[in-house]
Amino acid sequence: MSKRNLTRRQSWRIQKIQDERSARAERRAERAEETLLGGDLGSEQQGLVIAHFGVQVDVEALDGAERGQVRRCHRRANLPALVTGDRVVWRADNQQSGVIVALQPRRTELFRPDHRGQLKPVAANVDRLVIVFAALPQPHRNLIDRYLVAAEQAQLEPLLVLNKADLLELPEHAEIRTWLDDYAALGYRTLCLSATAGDGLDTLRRELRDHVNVFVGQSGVGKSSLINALLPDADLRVGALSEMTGKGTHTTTTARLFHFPEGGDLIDSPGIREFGLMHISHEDLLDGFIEFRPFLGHCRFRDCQHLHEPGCALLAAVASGAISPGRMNSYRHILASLQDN
Ligand SMILES: Nc1nc2c(ncn2[C@@H]2O[C@H](COP(=O)(O)OP(=O)(O)OP(=O)(O)O)[C@@H](O)[C@H]2O)c(=O)[nH]1
Ligand SMILES: [Zn+2]
Repeated sequence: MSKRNLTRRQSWRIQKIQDERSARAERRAERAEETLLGGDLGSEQQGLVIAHFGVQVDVEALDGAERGQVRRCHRRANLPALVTGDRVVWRADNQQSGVIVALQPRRTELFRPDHRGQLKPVAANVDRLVIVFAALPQPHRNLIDRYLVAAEQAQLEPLLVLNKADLLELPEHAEIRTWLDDYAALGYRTLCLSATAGDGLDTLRRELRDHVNVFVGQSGVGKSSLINALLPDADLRVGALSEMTGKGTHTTTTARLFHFPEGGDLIDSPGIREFGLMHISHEDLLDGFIEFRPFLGHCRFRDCQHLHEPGCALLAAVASGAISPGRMNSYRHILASLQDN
């Protein structure tokens, strides 16, 4: 036999020696890193990633004497890539920066395709998707429903915000308010307000408290107007965004975390605002229409597309009024768009 057969015990010993070697190498690398960073590091502290710039991230101290202050940090090489919203353990150095030594488990992750179409996390621990729409620009139910599907998929609680309430007084826009009622009837949180007139902003502030929020919606619905009204230090926000623009390639994906004065956080970037518009599977699409769920699996044909098949449980539910024709149309519209690409 040319190949040496190792006994289990021998392989175990070899593995153990290798493990010890790599652990020693890791400790050496850490010590070298600490020396490089200017000697002793402070004790371990909890932190929140509020922005990232390639290999560096801005970490806000969540405890200790520096609570609320921000340091630019490097991460240990053995850690995965970090995203805005990540909870981390970090140690300060004596040069106004620090090292991230651990990543806490993420409660949720928001993904976006990178330039090669690979899904990459862009934000962590978001739990609220604020879907903004308005009478103008003309809203599309299938777009709102698409965001709802994305929210279900990412396990974010959606909040439907109908902005520009002032325009609803015009008879041609009156019908839009009934959409909110439809969504409320499905069990979704809804809110009608006006960013410019200020109506309903206090309710919105209360809704955002205790959550990490992301705003999405068609261009022109008033996302920036709302965010500026909620973050009174608008200069700081505009400044932060233009700073990113200066950084070139990461402009569209670098997300920032902001604290609302009344509590709650916002994660925002041009890329984050597009969350929910990426490809979804047929299964996720169906599952994202929450009122469809009781009927799924009850069609005559296992591969039913719920379009015009005989014995379709969803079509029967539309006929009986359990599913609204508007939502069924949305489903069809989104399904067709999935099959087109
Ligand atoms: N009538 C009315 N107009 C509003 C209201 N809120 C915002 N607008 C106007 O709507 C327009 C678009 O608002 P933005 O805040 O830029 O919209 P946006 O969603 O951030 O758009 P993008 O930045 O393109 O994504 C602006 O002219 C606002 O002044 C509102 O409550 N009522
Ligand atoms: Zn069916």
